[in-house]
Amino acid sequence: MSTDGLTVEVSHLTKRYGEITAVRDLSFTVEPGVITGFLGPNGAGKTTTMRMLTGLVSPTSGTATIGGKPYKRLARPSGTVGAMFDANAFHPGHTARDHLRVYAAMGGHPDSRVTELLHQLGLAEAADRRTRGFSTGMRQRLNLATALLGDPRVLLLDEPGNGLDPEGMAWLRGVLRGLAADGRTVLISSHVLSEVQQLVDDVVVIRRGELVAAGPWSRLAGPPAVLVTSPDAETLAATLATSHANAGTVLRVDTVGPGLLRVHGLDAPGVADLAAAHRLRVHELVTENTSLEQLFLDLTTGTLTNDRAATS
Ligand SMILES: Nc1ncnc2c1ncn2[C@@H]1O[C@H](COP(=O)(O)OP(=O)(O)OP(=O)(O)O)[C@@H](O)[C@H]1O
Repeated sequence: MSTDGLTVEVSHLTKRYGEITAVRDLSFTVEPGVITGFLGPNGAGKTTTMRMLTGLVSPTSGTATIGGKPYKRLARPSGTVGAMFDANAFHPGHTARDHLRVYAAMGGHPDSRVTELLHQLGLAEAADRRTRGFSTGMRQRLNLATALLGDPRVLLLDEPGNGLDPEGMAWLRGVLRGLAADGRTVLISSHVLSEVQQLVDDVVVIRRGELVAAGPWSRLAGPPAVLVTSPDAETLAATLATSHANAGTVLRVDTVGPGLLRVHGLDAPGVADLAAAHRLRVHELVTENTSLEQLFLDLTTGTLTNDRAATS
């Protein structure tokens, strides 16, 4: 891993458009060497924040810095930060190669980089086709290639997974993993949690321009719980407790209602196997959302109350 990782820092950032406060007193950091998901429902303020990080929008107050400096004060902005905003911002008559050449010239990057990226991002065969016929997946690849022209240490990608099929997502995961493993700082926004959950190490969640949660995915997501419906619930609870006490593992069983248990610390197959071994009846097993999934569901359905919100 390279040692020249750059931290992205947003500190007390606010952006107002007249009556609308798009971003409100927002603070978080994005570390190098990992992929950070920037999550929030539509209109939460993700794009506005990323635009402030790239100097495209001026903050009303607060700061947005890259390696300690605002974008406009970086010595080589396009060689330090690669950003991608709109997957459709191509001249329809340009080929992929034309498009990259224009941006390479603007950023002062060599033409050889264009050929290199066309290969690296799987666009070599489509290089001389006009972008008007490009699929969403090809557009996302071309956008990422554009962001990578200056071989930047920091990548700010707005909805890079938007419109990708599972194969495209797997490809994106591989590319971003490689970039992060090389010590780069990778921030990707999304309004769909499930889209990025296999992709990100850390998350920053915002709603209505404000921070809701931030930290490593593993800590925020928490282990899933299993909801068990059983006419033998009482015996099953006691059996689960005894067997795990004997095995020395941590397990918690809560009685939710008559015939209904919530088990923490054992997955659904584990509960089913144990019940079968003791000839106890199980009518239903449901793996519950992780706390992050539940939090995001509450955010998008607007049922979040302040005391449910957790920030680190
Ligand atoms: N130039 C602008 N003028 C006025 N209001 C704006 C402007 N840009 C953004 N907004 C408003 O600021 C809020 C945040 O928008 P933003 O695009 O940053 O959200 P987002 O999280 O990126 O949403 P999405 O997932 O839909 O892209 C929205 O209410 C939006 O309408």
